Amino acid sequence: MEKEIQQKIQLVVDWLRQQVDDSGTRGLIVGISGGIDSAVVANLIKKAFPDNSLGVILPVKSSAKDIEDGILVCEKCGISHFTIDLTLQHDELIKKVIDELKNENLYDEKNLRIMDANLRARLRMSTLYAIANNLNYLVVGTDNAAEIYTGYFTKYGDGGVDLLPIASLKKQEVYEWAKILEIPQNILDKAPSAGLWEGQTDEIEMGVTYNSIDNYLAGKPISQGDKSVIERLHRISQHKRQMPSFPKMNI
Ligand SMILES: Nc1ncnc2c1ncn2[C@@H]1O[C@H](COP(=O)(O)OP(=O)(O)OC[C@H]2O[C@@H]([n+]3cccc(C(=O)O)c3)[C@H](O)[C@@H]2O)[C@@H](O)[C@H]1O
Ligand SMILES: Nc1ncnc2c1ncn2[C@@H]1O[C@H](COP(=O)(O)OP(=O)(O)OP(=O)(O)O)[C@@H](O)[C@H]1O
Ligand SMILES: [Mg+2]
Repeated sequence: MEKEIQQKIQLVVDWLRQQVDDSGTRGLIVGISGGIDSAVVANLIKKAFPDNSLGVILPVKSSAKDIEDGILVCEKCGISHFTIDLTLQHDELIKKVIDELKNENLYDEKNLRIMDANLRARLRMSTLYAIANNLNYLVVGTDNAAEIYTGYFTKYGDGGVDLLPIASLKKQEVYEWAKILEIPQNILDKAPSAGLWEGQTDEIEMGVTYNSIDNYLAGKPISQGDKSVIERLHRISQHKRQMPSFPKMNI
């Protein structure tokens, strides 16, 4: 099992090198949250490009623990890293948007939380691309198979990336790779969270466990209730997995 995973890791590392070569870029960048998905990706890009890989910690009102864990992940695998705190920029932009919507009598308070959350993810994406443009790097995403299938990501936020090296891995496989990559145990022990609001966890928000999604993706039996939840999430997020629609015209 361990040997098999090592071989798969090597395949992905080679694939990353090939993608950079083919694109005429010089290296790879990833956002580091202190969670397991970005920890695995940080290790993969560091293996692919020991001198041309970068982890960026981008707090937006993030907990001190998550920031500390992000730094720990980077130090453990030796990847170059720095922190850019986006809290002020996020708060200023959201205030401007809310003020203007209020001025126009358009503001809907009940959508504040999701608007605030997705703006965090999109500010991170913009920041990573600004750095990538400057360094001539590709932006690497961290979405796994369960997140992609259910659409559990922000469109053009954490979903706005150039490469998805762990997109074929079920969440359980992400844990298996993390162990082989010797990612610190406390990162493995944390409940998966987008960290977009206080107390948020992926499984509570999705209404289904990663275990169930993994089983569904593997074609194993799961409860009818879980199946309905997963299929609904997949259906309503179809637009996130494709290019924007456009009218077909002969011009
Ligand atoms: N049918 C359709 N065709 C084309 N576009 C459609 C559409 N329906 C909505 N849209 C567009 O998509 C937007 C909604 O999508 P989006 O903006 O992504 O927003 P939405 O899917 O509502 O929210 C993102 C979800 O991903 C979660 N998330 C985000 C970031 C990271 C993580 C994590 O695991 O770390 C999780 C977050 O907690 C939340 O549950 C709409 O505002 C609209 O612009
Ligand atoms: N504070 C942050 N700084 C930099 N990047 C972030 C931050 N928060 C989220 N991201 C980026 O968004 C991605 C999506 O977050 P997600 O929560 O799905 O992954 P994770 O935190 O790495 O893993 P998990 O939460 O499942 O343990 C992260 O992997 C990371 O690349
Ligand atoms: Mg997370």
